[in-house]
Amino acid sequence: QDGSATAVPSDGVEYLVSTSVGGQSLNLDFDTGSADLWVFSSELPSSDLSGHSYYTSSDSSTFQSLSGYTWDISYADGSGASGNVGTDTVVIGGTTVEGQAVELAEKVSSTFVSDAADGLVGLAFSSINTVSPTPQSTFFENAQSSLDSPLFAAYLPNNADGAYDFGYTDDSKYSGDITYTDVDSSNGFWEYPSTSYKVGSTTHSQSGYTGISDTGTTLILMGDSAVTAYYDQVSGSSYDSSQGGYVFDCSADLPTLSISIGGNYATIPASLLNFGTASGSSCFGSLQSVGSGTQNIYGDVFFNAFYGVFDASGPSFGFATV
Ligand SMILES: N#Cc1c(N)n[nH]c1N1CCCC1
Repeated sequence: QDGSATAVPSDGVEYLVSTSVGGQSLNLDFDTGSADLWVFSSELPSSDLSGHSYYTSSDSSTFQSLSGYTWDISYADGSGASGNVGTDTVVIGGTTVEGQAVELAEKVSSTFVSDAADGLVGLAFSSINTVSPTPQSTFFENAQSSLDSPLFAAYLPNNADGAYDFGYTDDSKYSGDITYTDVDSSNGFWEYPSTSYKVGSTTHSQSGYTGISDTGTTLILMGDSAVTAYYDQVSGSSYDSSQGGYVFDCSADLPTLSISIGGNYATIPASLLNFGTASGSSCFGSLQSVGSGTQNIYGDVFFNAFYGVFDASGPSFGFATV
């Protein structure tokens, strides 16, 4: 059934959603850029559990083990986790899935130990789920048949509580129309052509580029030509390796950045392009380099400005001004 779950901003880097797994409440990071639902579990070393809620399968009357099934995920930022697998009842807002594959962590990388999330809910396509020997469906894929519409939406306003809506779009969370574009899910992502951008009012092409809508990434990550074109318009900006990205004086006058989503521009306001203080009077840019490749990653900063609709019929991705 349809429902909405509150997404709470955490440390400015992610939004966490209180989720029930086998009746146990965990604060999970919803990630449209990956497809594994995994949780901190009692199988981890106890030293990894401090500060975290965790799942204990033996405390759940509805847990069923998937004997011999394992998972092992590595993320682009170098973090990772691995463990074994079972199924249990997962409740998010008003939406319940029985028999959801739940990936229990036996190992997590250090970044997860120090991060506030108690695990992740992957909302990309199950073609990139890491469970062996059989990839498992996501919570959304399993929930689809019980929803009025086969879609979910992300509402992630800057520094304020947001929400994930399942089965419907909530027109109190956006203004104007939702603009949709076809999604190419062949790489497992909510991916679409993104072949141009604007720095302020100046248009640049980035032929052959795509973009993905990725709530598990904090910033806007684009190719080096776009990043250079943007910061060339920010006087005094520079790449600071000690901060790990482009910085500028906090008083700098920033241009807007418009990204093309299947040919329609989404304009990120200048205020959102200053991610905040790096050190002293220098501020960190919300636009940073994706590194190599031609796949841009549009993360939470995008969703600070736009309500994002992930529609499995098509599939398609829609955005509307928050
Ligand atoms: N890197 C990375 C990444 C991404 N592109 N989407 N989600 C990610 N993570 C989720 C938890 C850690 C990293």
